[in-house]
Amino acid sequence: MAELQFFTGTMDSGKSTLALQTNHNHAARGRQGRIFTSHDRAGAATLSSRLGLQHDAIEVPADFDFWDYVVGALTHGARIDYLICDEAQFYTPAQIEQLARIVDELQVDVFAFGILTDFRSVLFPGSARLVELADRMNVLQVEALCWCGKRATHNARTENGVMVTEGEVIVVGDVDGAEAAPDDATAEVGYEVLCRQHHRRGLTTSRARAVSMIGEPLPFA
Ligand SMILES: Nc1ncnc2c1ncn2[C@@H]1O[C@H](COP(=O)(O)OP(=O)(O)O)[C@@H](O)[C@H]1O
Ligand SMILES: Cc1cn([C@H]2C[C@H](O)[C@@H](COP(=O)(O)O)O2)c(=O)[nH]c1=O
Repeated sequence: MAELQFFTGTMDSGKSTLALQTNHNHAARGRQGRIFTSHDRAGAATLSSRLGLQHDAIEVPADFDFWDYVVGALTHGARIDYLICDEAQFYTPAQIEQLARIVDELQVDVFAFGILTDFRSVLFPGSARLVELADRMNVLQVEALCWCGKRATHNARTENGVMVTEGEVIVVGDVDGAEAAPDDATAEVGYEVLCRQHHRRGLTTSRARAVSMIGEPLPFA
């Protein structure tokens, strides 16, 4: 039976690497797949991992129809056994429903990879639909860590190292860059993974470092 599987974890937890490994393992056994992504850091129509691997992919804009694509390909004689879907948090709920229909009615396996929540700790609509529809949900085994050493569970957006809580939901970026100098007007938006407590408190690496340098004694209880 084909399945819709959702692999999730924070940014930098190895999802794109696993997407490429999954494709490699299935292709090595002669299965025919298609690779999709949306807004990858490496540019359009590319699935890239921080380990240095990348692969051509089909870019998924908001008006892309997975059902039409797969049915069209099968009708023209192509064979499709599985789909790899990276950055699935950016897909629309309707696109996730198309993926579920492809699994159920065409018996094509779908492996979707993406983060659950945005920089405000709100579920991405595409990820929410995946949680609702997936046959299996898998949390990445490699733990990304908060600066305090706890497991990172949240994605913070930073400007000059300071966590922000307002802005566009989609801003492509990386976990590097959160260390820019506080007065660097040219610094770009960055991301940092944090544990829930430090995300709630907006305590990023550079803020924690600044606070500890002030050297104020901790208040008595
Ligand atoms: N230089 C490195 N050496 C070993 N592992 C690395 C290195 N750089 C990145 N990684 C691994 O790659 C992971 C990020 O992989 P990636 O697939 O790009 O993550 P995601 O798609 O979840 O954002 C990191 O968690 C880390 O385990
Ligand atoms: C939290 C958050 C992230 N993004 C972007 C930043 C990256 O380009 C991707 C996540 O990619 P990764 O392979 O999982 O590191 O998503 C965003 O647009 N909005 C957000 O709130």
